[in-house]
Amino acid sequence: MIKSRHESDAVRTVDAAKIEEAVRMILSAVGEDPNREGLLDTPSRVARMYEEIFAGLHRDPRAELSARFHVEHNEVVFVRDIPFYSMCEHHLLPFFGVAHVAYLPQDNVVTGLSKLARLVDTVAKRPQVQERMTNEIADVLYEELNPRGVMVVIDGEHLCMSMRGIQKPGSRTMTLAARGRYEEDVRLREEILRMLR
Ligand SMILES: Nc1nc2c(ncn2[C@@H]2O[C@H](COP(=O)(O)OP(=O)(O)OP(=O)(O)O)[C@@H](O)[C@H]2O)c(=O)[nH]1
Ligand SMILES: [Zn+2]
Repeated sequence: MIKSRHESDAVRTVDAAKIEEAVRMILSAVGEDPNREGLLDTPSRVARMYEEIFAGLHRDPRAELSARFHVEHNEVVFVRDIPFYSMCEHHLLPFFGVAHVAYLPQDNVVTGLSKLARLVDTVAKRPQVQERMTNEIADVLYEELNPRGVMVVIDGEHLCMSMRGIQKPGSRTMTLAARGRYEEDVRLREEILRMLR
C-alpha cells in the first residue's frame, strides 16, 4: 500500500523562508552575488516554484481516485500520452515525458478518465525516480479501484542525462509496471504495447 508522505502531518506545507535562504546560499556558493538586482526576487520565486512542482508531497494519491461509477464495460480502459513533469531525486533536475495508464475493470466499476491523469500528476510532483513513479501509479490504481489488472508505461527524458553528465539528449527511458491479469498474461500486455505503436 502506498502511503502519502507526511500523512501524520497533513497541514505541513513548503517552508518558503528556508528555501529562500538555501537558494541565496547556493547562488553565493556558485560564485554569484545574490544581492545583484536580477537575483533579488529569485529566492522567493524558487520557493513558489518548489511549492508548485512538489505539490504532490502533500496530496494523497489514493484520494485522486474518489470518483467511481458503473459502466457496462469490462474491457480495457486505456488513457495514453498523459504528459508529466517530475524531478529526478538524484540531481533535482526535471525528467518529463508521457505516461500511459491502462486497467481492466472489475464488475463494470470504472473511475473518471481525468482521475488517472490526476494520479499521474500527484505521483510525479515529488522528488522521484522513474521506476518508483511507474510502480506507485500501478499500485495505487490496483489497490484503490480493485480492477482485474493494471498496466503503466512511462516514457521519459531525464535532463540529468541530457544537459550534464553523460550528455545524451534525446535518449528516452521506458519503464513498465504490470499488476493482476497484466502480470499473468503476456497477450494482454502485448495488446497494450500494440496500441502504443
Ligand atoms: N534508475 C534510475 N536512475 C536515475 C533516474 N534518474 C537519474 N538516475 C541516475 O542516477 C544515477 C546517479 O548516479 P551517481 O553516480 O550517484 O551520480 P553522478 O555522478 O551524478 O552520475 P552521472 O549522471 O553518471 O554523472 C545516474 O546514473 C542517473 O542517470 C531514474 O529515474 N531511475
Ligand atoms: Zn538525475
